[in-house]
This record gives sequence, structure tokens and C-alpha cells, in this order.
Amino acid sequence: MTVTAAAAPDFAPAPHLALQQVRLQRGRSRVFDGLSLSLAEQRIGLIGDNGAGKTSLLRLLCGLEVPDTGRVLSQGQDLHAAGSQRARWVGMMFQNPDDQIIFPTVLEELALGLRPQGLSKKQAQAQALAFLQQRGLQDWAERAVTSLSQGQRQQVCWLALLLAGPRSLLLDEPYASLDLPGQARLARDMAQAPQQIIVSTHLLDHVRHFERVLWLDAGQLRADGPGATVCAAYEADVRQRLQALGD
Ligand SMILES: Nc1ncnc2c1ncn2[C@@H]1O[C@H](COP(=O)(O)OP(=O)(O)OP(=O)(O)O)[C@@H](O)[C@H]1O
Repeated sequence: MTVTAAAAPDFAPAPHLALQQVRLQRGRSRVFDGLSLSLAEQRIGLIGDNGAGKTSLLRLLCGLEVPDTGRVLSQGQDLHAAGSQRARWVGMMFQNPDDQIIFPTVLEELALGLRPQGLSKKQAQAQALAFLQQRGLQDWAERAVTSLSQGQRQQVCWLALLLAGPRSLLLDEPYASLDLPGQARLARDMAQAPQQIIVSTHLLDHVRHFERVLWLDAGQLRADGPGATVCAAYEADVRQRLQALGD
């Protein structure tokens, strides 16, 4: 059996997420105050300082945060009204793998993402095993997630998302714990994935070549355009701020 990630994508030709006048309060922070965005490109980067709102934006886009006012749409449909169908539209790889992984073994975790496609537990586990075998990772199938390093757990999260194959993949700091080979593997997988990918990162070289990068600054869109242009503008701003501090 050949199992490719996202083997049966159900996305329309142009995956399209959108925020309409979104206001979001998290704790005491007013994170977004009327943010509107249309996200149609295949590769979108999110950059900006700590606390700028990158994770909050990704959480809104996958339905983990509900806006206080405004709407989040996927292909024109309200994300929050979609219920369980949402898992076929968007999936997120968390910054901290322990926020994502639910099951004790790698195989069970990977199989979970296939269940929304209507597969039985047995069918899902068989597909997940075939997927691991194709990648030479069959030894991982029965391994306890707790026995994996942080970077290996992050890899499991990526594989689970890739296998589940929603039409938009949201990655929050996916490179944070990966070694250099792991980063290269992830970049290669991303380049080959047919889905829309939105990735938040502080490692600008991973998004500099993207067709679109958003620079978030205190919940506002500071710049929006081709990766090379927006990354250069952010770097220049950081240099200027450091100079002003006398560093
Ligand atoms: N669980 C939470 N409860 C309350 N406020 C939060 C919570 N998580 C984030 N915030 C606040 O929301 C704002 C945006 O945080 P967010 O995590 O989206 O930023 P970020 O750009 O992803 O930062 P980083 O680069 O550090 O990951 C910050 O002011 C932060 O203090």
C-alpha cells in the first residue's frame, strides 16, 4: 500500500483563510483589535517580536481561539460553525509538542489524525504504520512518546499533521527544537506538500523565499509582502532598535 501524506486532499484549488474585523482578548491582553486578513497564498510566513501575536493568529485560524468579535473563515465558511469538519480544513503544529500529543505511542498519535476521514481505528493504524515505514521510521511505531526527545516529539507532530492532510497546515515555530538535519527534512517536506502552509518563525531564512510574509507588531500588521522584502524590513528595524539602545 502506498501512503502519501495528504493522499486524498479535499481542498478546492485555492485554499483560502480569512479574518474579518477580528478582535481578540487573551487574559489581560487585547491581542487584535479589528484585524482583517485574506490568506490565499500557498506559502505564508509570520514574523515579529515575542508577544506580537503570531501564535494567537494561528490559534484563531485553526479554531482554538474564538474571536470576541469578527469572523474567521475558511473558503468563505465560518470556521467556528463548522464543528468537527474543521479538522479537514486546518491543522496546527504547536510550538510545544506536549500541547499537541495526546496518545502514549507514536502510532496511536499518528492514527488519530486519520479518524476524521472516516477510517476505523484499525485502518487508521495500518495507514499510519505504512507511512512510518515509507519514511524508514517503523521503529518509532510502538515507541512511547515520553521516550522521545523534544525534537523527536516535534517531528512526530509534523508527521501527524502531514498524514492527516488538512488543506491548510499551520506551523508554530516548527524549527525550534530540530537539529540541522531535522530542519532540512522539514523544509524539504514543506516544499513538497501540496497544501497551503502558514509558518511562524524567528528563523527568517526559513521564510525569506516565501511568496508572502506578514510582520506582526503588537497585534498590528506592520508589513505584508514578498518574503525577501518583509524580512529585510524587519531586520533593519531590529538593527535600528538595537542601535538606539547602544548595543
Ligand atoms: N494563554 C494566554 N493568556 C493570556 N494572554 C496570553 C496568553 N498567551 C498569549 N497571551 C498574550 O497575547 C499576546 C500575543 O501572544 P502570542 O503568544 O500570540 O505572541 P507570539 O508572537 O506568538 O510570541 P512568541 O514569539 O513569544 O511566541 C501577548 O501579549 C501575550 O502576553
